[in-house]
Amino acid sequence: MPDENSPILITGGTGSFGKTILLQLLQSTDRELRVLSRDEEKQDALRNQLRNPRVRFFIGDVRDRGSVDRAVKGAGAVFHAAALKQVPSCEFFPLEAVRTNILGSENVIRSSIEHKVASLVCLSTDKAVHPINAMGISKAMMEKLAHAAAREIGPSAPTTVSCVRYGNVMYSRGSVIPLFIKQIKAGQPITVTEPDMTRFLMPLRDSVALVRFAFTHARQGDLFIRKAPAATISDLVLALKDLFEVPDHPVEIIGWRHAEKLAETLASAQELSTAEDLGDYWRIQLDGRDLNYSAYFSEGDRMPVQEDFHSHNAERLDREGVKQLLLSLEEIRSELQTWRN
Ligand SMILES: O=c1ccn([C@@H]2O[C@H](COP(=O)(O)OP(=O)(O)O[C@H]3O[C@H](CO)[C@H](O)[C@H](O)[C@H]3O)[C@@H](O)[C@H]2O)c(=O)[nH]1
Repeated sequence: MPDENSPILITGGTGSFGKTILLQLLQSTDRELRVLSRDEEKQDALRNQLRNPRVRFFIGDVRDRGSVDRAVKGAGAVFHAAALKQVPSCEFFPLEAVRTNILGSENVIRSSIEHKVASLVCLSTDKAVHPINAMGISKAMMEKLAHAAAREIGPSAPTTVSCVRYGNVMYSRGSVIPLFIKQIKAGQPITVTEPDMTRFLMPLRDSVALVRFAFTHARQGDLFIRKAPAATISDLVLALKDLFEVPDHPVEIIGWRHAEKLAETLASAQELSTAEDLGDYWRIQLDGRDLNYSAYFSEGDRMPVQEDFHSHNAERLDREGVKQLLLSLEEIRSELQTWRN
């Protein structure tokens, strides 16, 4: 059975999240670190960047159980970050989201349980709450698979299965902040879908901290949510225009994309009614009841009704607040430096 010095596996380890947690873990532990991902070019780039024998690379795909097993075998912890995460692409190819985010996640969950991995943390998104797009639906199903497995193996199993859920990661690959910066730099209009749309804004460092918190504190089937502030797209644009000192840069309203929401929800009212408030985080415990609900209906309490926690009622960052948060990111500071020179 793996012990606490056993390797740590990161699925999707060459992505923005994977790389950041990998670099942190290289500093903070002596454990072997494993990366499972599909793209040999990205792995090669990371291998050359790190040149560290403590990092082992596995080419494979979470869709393929054999390749998952090879990477999981002997590991003591697994961070499951591999996913199709772009809303538009999942919308056009929903079966691909099923294959990677649902069936692939089931492979990672089952393999971790069979190989007695001590802690498995699955990364989810706010789009999994009241989902309306294929990406969110597939992530909601991943959460369901994790919960079902946790319920099945019970609290004393060698493996603890947990999930974390967070909102938009600022400056992540393919997201709107790098796009807006590219448009400013190229002198092209900033393309805004809907100025009043709100999103939770989270620096990558906070999402990594959340995963590490879950790794240390999870009980069987827990879901952890990081409380985060939100902003409108219009304030995000104004903040970027201020920072890049382009007050008159043109903005073009392009309209909503496929299957977008005006606001995102990080925690539903039902979840909040049983949540444990841990300061920066909420812990949503597994609903451990079995399929026989009769005892609950005759003996259980009525759920207190609360509001969802969504990006319209969360702490709202104004233009100045967004600016300060943007400035706290090294990537933004370096973008500004090159822009000014
Ligand atoms: O040209 C554009 C593109 C996007 N937006 C808006 O900017 C916001 C953020 O868009 P992103 O594409 O950056 O992010 P999404 O909210 O669509 O989804 C993102 O956040 C998710 C978490 O909620 C997942 O991480 C997902 O992978 C990632 O794409 C949205 O309101 C969107 O409508 C624009 O105004 N103009």
